[in-house]
Amino acid sequence: MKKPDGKVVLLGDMNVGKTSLLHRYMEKRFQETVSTVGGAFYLKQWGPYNISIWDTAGREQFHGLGSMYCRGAAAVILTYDVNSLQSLTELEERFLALTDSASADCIFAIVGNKVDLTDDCALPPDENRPEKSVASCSSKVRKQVCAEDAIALYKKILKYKMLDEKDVPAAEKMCFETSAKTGYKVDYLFETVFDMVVPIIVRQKAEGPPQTVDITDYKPAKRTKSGCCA
Ligand SMILES: Nc1nc2c(ncn2[C@@H]2O[C@H](COP(=O)(O)OP(=O)(O)OP(=O)(O)O)[C@@H](O)[C@H]2O)c(=O)[nH]1
Ligand SMILES: [Mg+2]
Repeated sequence: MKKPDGKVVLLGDMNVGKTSLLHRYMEKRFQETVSTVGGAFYLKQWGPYNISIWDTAGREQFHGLGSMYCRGAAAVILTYDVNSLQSLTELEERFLALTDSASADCIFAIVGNKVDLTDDCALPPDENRPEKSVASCSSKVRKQVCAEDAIALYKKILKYKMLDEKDVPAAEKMCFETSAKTGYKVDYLFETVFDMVVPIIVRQKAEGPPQTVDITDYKPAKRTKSGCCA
């Protein structure tokens, strides 16, 4: 198997649709999933680069693994469910700290999934959009998390990372709403992120592997009878 050149990690609470988003992008279909155990990854060829995309488990019991998956990540996709404010709050409270092990210039995307379950009846009337009948909205729920909430979280992340807004992609560009079920904006999400990680991959490759010392390789110098002057 070819060694990946860069890494993208999906993080977020259980049930928000991380696995479904990856299936939709990689296999172009929506299928029933089982809750992820540990983590799994796909490889995606992007131009000359091989990008690994890691799907992680949102379940609390696997939380400890998250920072391991994030190690050296060029991008982290923080995923929530637009119908669950709690899933957005969890990103800040439970998942953000896991990204401490990511690359220093890691890209952050915030993704609100399951928009197919919401109506847009809450939006103000638009002259260009025909009025929807109440009936067409009745089976859908009002979105619990609006785009502004995601943008506010993105700004908090910049603060947490001590990054200046002018040095990173704009919040509006990095907050997405998707539906793994219908495929809405799924390709756009992944492809935007891949385009952004290419410069990070180029830099990581130019710098070579991280300079770490493996202490298991350490062998104390043998003492000779004649001591240091031998
Ligand atoms: N309607 C709708 N359902 C979705 C969507 N994405 C995922 N689901 C459903 O939500 C449930 C959870 O999806 P998963 O992709 O397994 O969620 P996950 O984030 O990977 O969950 P963990 O692996 O437990 O962390 C499944 O029943 C999916 O079919 C979506 O865009 N729309
Ligand atoms: Mg999963």
